[in-house]
Amino acid sequence: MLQELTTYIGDTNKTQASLVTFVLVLVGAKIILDLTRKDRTPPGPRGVPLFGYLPFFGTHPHITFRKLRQKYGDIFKVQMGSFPAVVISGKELIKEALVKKGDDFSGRPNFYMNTILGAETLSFGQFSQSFITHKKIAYNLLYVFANARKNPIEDTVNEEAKIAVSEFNKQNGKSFSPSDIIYASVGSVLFQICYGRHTNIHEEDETFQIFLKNTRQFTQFVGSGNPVDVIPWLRYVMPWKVSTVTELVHQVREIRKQKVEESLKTYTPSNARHLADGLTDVVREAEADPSSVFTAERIYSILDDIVGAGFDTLSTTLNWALLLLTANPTVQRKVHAEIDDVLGDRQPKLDDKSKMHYCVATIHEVSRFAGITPLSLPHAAIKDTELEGYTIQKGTIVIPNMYSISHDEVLWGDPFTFRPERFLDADGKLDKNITDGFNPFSMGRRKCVGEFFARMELFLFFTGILQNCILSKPDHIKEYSFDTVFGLTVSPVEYEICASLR
Ligand code: HEM
Repeated sequence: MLQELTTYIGDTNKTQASLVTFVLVLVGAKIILDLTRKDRTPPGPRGVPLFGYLPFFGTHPHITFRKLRQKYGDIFKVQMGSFPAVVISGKELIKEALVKKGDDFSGRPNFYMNTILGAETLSFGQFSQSFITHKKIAYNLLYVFANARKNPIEDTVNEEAKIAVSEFNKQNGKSFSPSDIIYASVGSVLFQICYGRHTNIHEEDETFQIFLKNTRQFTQFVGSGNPVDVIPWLRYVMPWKVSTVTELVHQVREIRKQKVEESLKTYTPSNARHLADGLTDVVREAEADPSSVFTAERIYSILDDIVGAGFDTLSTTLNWALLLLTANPTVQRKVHAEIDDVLGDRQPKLDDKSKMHYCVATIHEVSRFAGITPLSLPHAAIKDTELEGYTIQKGTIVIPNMYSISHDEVLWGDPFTFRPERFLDADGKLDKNITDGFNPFSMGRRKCVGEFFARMELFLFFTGILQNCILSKPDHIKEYSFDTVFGLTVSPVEYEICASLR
């Protein structure tokens, strides 16, 4: 018995000693691994437990990031709630990430919103082979429309610019805020491009009014930020943040479904009257192809993406244009002079763009100065990869700091001055080297699918409105403030102008 006990104790001691040795070897190995590990995490500020650096983002994160860049450099790490994120600044590094290493950084973060929108939307869907085809469908369709012989974009925007001018004129020279008028006109163009022309959409189409209201609510709600996106457990604390957005998404989709159903009643194949018809052609092709991975819902959801991504961006840019031209009468005079010279009294056409260098330079400068998408849309690393010698792990959010390009002092000299001439050469022609210097539509795999469409629309609206109006600062305003509201896009704080007919 004693013998057995001694053997047992001896065995136990041996077992314990082996265990201790095993643990020590593990700890030692871990220390050596850590010391020799090639992983390097970008530097960055510390945050607080659970929320990370989110509470310090402030009301204007791009301004906070500008300061952090001075301390930490072109790439730094910030914890966004449950997600690690890196902010990348400077033209070269952003290009490196989004273009040269585009395949690594073309994902979208797994935000909670994606579980509501569904994983297959164009703007928030994950990067994959089928995403590339999805984007091509949207691009090709927009391209066909934009280049149609009888261009529906040209006619529709010219008509809406006239309506906006007549709304301005109804103010009888008194000061007013133009933002609602611009919003309705831009919405009307998108709605008609998607679902067909309407002679008096503003007054007679009830669905259009509901569409305007729903889209505005959606933009305001999403624009005010949804913490559930980055801290998913907050959905148990703030369930309304999920239910409200789910309801708004549902409403926006219902209108699209209703309009698509209406258009199907009079649809004839290969005779697209609008984008919904064009997409029906694609749906029919996909249905006839057993290897296609595209459902009708995924194809038609392109309409939601076009409205979702095109509405707020275009109306905010035009809003900035009106403010900046009112605040800068010399620029406005030069714009008027070029319009009189090239257009006279006739309506603008897209072909005029190549002759109207000053107007186009002014639109570039509005986009640069306003920087409405200063942080683009967030990207995500789709695999473990490297940038600037730092390890970026799969799933890390990647924030392209576009503001660091639009307001780069080395690139522009005086980035906080509104000066369209910076885009012109000595002969007053657009300087392509400079226009290429900044692209507010981003770059690489996820760049804006509506860039050319947006550029057309901005040109036609801008020249159409300015051709017929003189904008001036109301007497009660001493000087305009260029303060901004950071939301889905960065917009100017509410402002007023006076407008008189030319
Ligand atoms: C002034 C107007 C506009 C600006 C400044 C703008 C800017 C942008 C930016 C910065 C992105 C994110 C790119 C990235 O993730 O790297 C984007 C994406 C997108 N834009 Fe635009 N956009 C504008 C107008 C439009 C219009 C009119 C449409 C549709 C006709 C549109 C459709 C889209 C879509 C579908 C995406 C998502 C692309 C993707 O995830 O791959 N945008 N846009």
